[in-house]
Amino acid sequence: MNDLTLGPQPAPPRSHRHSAPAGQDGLYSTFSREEWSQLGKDRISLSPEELEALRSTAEPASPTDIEEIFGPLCRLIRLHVEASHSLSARIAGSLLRKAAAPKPYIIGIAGSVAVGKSTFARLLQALLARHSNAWRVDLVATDGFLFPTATLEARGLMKRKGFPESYDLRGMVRFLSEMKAGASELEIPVYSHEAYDVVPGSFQKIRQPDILIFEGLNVLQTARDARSTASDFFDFSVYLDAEPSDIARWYKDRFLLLQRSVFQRPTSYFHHYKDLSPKEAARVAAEIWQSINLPNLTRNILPTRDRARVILHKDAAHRIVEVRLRQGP
Ligand SMILES: Nc1ncnc2c1ncn2[C@@H]1O[C@H](COP(=O)(O)OP(=O)(O)O)[C@@H](O)[C@H]1O
Ligand SMILES: CC(C)(COP(=O)(O)O)[C@@H](O)C(=O)NCCC(=O)O
Repeated sequence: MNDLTLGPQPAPPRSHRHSAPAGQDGLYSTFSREEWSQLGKDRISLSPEELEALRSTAEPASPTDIEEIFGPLCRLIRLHVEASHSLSARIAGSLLRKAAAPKPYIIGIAGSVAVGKSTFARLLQALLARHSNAWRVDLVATDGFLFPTATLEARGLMKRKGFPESYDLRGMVRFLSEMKAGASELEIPVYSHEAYDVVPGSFQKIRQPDILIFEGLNVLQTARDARSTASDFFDFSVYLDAEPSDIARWYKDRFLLLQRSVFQRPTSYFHHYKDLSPKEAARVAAEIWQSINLPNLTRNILPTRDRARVILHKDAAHRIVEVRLRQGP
């Protein structure tokens, strides 16, 4: 198997697949890691120096993931970007008879809290920028669109952080629509995990990148009453998937690490946890996971999985072991 345009193949049943609508699996081609790594001719081979440089951006992703998973994925994305540019240029030239306006190609990255979205998105950003004709690739996380803590508290939403109602969805869609309309510069709010809040007066500036990676729990969600939704503006999307029990463990491990480091600072929202024993910290992490992040995954995030163009499934050690690719233009 060495062609990214393979026709649809029915996927075998899998225990971790959650109630996909009947026939939906027929839209996807399923590749084992081994099969996926053989696709295309663009295996990314990095020198030790290049690996070291990437490590600071995308620690703790493994070099074999870069070569075997990101090689074919970046090639697939490049094919899509080039086709999109060429279509826009042809429509502009031969139909509208004016030059095509620059518009970013937008890639959505979805998945649970702690599944590894930020790590994955940083690595994809670095690899696309490095391997793709010097394209400028920007990365935006949706946490900047969370309502400030004062608003969440006033609305009784502090225990529903990450749920759809905790985000300024209108602001998020407005940003994406203005990006796609070719805005030359946009500013979006910045979120601090340390302060557990949006930072007043701090903004990320986005200046017409060639590719915009838009990463967050909610990027594939649809809202019942909204005229448009984030994914209306996506050209490509990826869902990072793993067993909920594995993600719970990654959440706990990250919490324990933060408890020993960031929570020790008086500026941390969780500073009151600074003296917890590892056992107590693990109990707090499990409580937050069970009461907030797991219900959010089950109710709001997992149901969006089959809207993604590519679904990447990780094993218990963060290794991507299966790739599902949705067919179609
Ligand atoms: N490829 C990977 N290999 C090993 N650990 C990883 C990998 N990707 C993420 N992690 C770890 O898993 C945890 C969650 O990752 P993160 O990117 O912060 O997730 P998210 O943005 O989805 O909340 C972090 O502790 C991170 O270091
Ligand atoms: C800010 C978040 C909603 C976003 O998560 P991320 O995009 O980093 O996966 C999440 O980190 C969060 O704060 N969840 C609420 C419960 C908790 O403290 O984990």
